[in-house]
Amino acid sequence: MGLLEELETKILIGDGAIGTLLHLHGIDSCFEELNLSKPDQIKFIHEAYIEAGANVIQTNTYGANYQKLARYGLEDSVVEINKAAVTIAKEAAGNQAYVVGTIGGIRSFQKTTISLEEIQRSFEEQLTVLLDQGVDGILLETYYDFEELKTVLQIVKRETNKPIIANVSLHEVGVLQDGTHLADAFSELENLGADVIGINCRLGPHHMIRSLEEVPLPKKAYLSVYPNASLPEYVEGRLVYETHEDYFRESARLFRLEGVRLIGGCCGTSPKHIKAISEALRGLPPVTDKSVKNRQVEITTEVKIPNHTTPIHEIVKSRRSVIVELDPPKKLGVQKFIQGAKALHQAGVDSVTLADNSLASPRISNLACGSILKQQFNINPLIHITCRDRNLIGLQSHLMGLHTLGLNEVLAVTGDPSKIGDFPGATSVYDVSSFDLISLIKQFNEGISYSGKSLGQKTNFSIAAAFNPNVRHLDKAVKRLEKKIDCGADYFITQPLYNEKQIIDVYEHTKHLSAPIYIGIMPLTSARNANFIHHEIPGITLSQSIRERMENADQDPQKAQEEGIAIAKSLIDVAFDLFNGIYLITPFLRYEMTVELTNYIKNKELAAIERKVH
Ligand SMILES: Cc1cc2nc3c(=O)[nH]c(=O)nc-3n(C[C@H](O)[C@H](O)[C@H](O)COP(=O)(O)OP(=O)(O)OC[C@H]3O[C@@H](n4cnc5c(N)ncnc54)[C@H](O)[C@@H]3O)c2cc1C
Ligand code: MET
Ligand SMILES: [Zn+2]
Repeated sequence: MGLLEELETKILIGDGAIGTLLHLHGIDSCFEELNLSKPDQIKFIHEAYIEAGANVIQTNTYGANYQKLARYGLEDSVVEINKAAVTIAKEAAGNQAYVVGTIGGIRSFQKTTISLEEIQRSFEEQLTVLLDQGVDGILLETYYDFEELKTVLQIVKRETNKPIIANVSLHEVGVLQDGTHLADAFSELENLGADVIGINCRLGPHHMIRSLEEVPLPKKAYLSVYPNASLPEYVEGRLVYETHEDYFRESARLFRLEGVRLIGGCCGTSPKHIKAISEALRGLPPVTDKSVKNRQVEITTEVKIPNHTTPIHEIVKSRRSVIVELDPPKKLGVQKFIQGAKALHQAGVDSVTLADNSLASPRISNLACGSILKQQFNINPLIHITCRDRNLIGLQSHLMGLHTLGLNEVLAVTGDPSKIGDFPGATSVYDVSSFDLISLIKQFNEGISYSGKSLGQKTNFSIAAAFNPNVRHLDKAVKRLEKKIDCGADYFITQPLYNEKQIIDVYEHTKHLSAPIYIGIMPLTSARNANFIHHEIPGITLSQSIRERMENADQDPQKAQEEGIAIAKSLIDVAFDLFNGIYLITPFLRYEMTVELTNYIKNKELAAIERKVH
């Protein structure tokens, strides 16, 4: 009888973790290589699982593919390692257990650059060896990326008629990483021809049972589960799992009631867990009927934020607009910062923008500063958000906090690299790129979290994105803008420009874009400041004449400041005729400079209106 025929009438028991047991024996190297160097140890593990009651064991090949073996310099040993794995498992199994060749997911839960083509190549190589060696079926396990699982499943289907077990790994209860509901994922896998469909790893029995409650019995396929022993804990730099085997006895009965027919274990499990499952289910037939819980549908509401002002992108589409960057201080104390913000507000700026630890150096949190401006002074802050300082948990928490405080203006940027700041050794997170961050915020505006879960409310973020025109090929930068618009960017803010011709170039290259642009202008403060920008800020070149003007004024700081303002004004004159938006950057909290430039723009605007009237 074959594996699938047995499943027609029986519940079968899978094995548990191999990796965990090897870890417990102090092995830190490549687990799959042991098929060659320590075959007896692997065989011993298989035998322990069979003795515990497993009817289906997996080869020690979870990571035995080109991509994963390459991490150990073993990419040329794919054939050898997989061949040995099947031989060992078959010897251990004799005629007591089925041997399934396991192939683990490559993409995991992190965003990765590994393309589907590379994955296919690596997968096909491993699959061919496992099939040639005569495994009884193929186990696809630990697939967080549903697209990857569907791709490899189709390859197996094309290559063999042997049973295929396809296990996804959940993001959270009942939901995959891309937001797909488990029941929908299962029906897709069934339609693609998987014979057994299930879940493995990441969660313990509790969350897996809850996930299965919303899943009907499949029409043709059978259900499988390979839960972790528990949720893990971090101990001395390692993930450690609880080992209450008795808990698996009770869980096994509940899994059966959800219709599961193949039950094994994943990370943290051992032969003791498998023994508990097998004893609990001995002699019990599979269930053929179950009641399915309704999916929880959460209501997402629109919220009216009190004092809600017109979003910046709407303002700049309809009229001229000035926004000014005034960065939170690098030292404690916000008095001067608040004075500056108030002065800019009085001058009539549409928003004061607050950098997120610009130049990768710590500043007072822009959420704290922005909240003070908004709540105490009714000033509209625009909060920069980098991908550098917060992981996916922190970013989403931050966005929910901003929404709760009514801070709806945000700028999504990658963030300057830590290397350039005060703590060059600090980790740069980059869980997401600036594109992903823009999409994430857009999704928040639909009331949906990164994982596709309802947030209960929709946010109202107006999303700015960064535009760096200080590059050799402006065309390429404009392509990035187009992609950012596709992701959901409402408008752009540029890095500072110091050259009139460049402003015209930017206009010519971007006039087709649907999103408005704020042109960045930052007054120079001294010859030293000009030289630093010219020589050390990548991509920015100051003309000879600008540097000379700053040199000539440098004996007197006041004069240098005036010269810096004069240069900025001539840049504004060019930008004013081409763009609605001007973004002034306050150097070193010298807000009197940006106040003066704001007044200059406002006066120009008045003069222009008067000219129109007459
Ligand atoms: C208006 C404005 C405000 C800013 N505010 C801040 C701030 O508050 N805090 C701060 O730290 N920095 C800030 N910056 C700096 C900004 O984060 C960096 O200068 C960044 O390089 C450009 O902005 P971005 O995030 O949109 O770039 P992106 O369009 O995301 O590109 C960043 C650069 O990195 C490259 N890149 C991006 N992703 C990848 C990848 N996955 N692999 C390889 N290359 C990649 C791109 O090719 C590009 O050269 C700001 C910049 C601007 C223009
Ligand atoms: C990392 S999840 C997959 C684990 C694999 N089945 C093992 O036994 O090690
Ligand atoms: Zn696992």
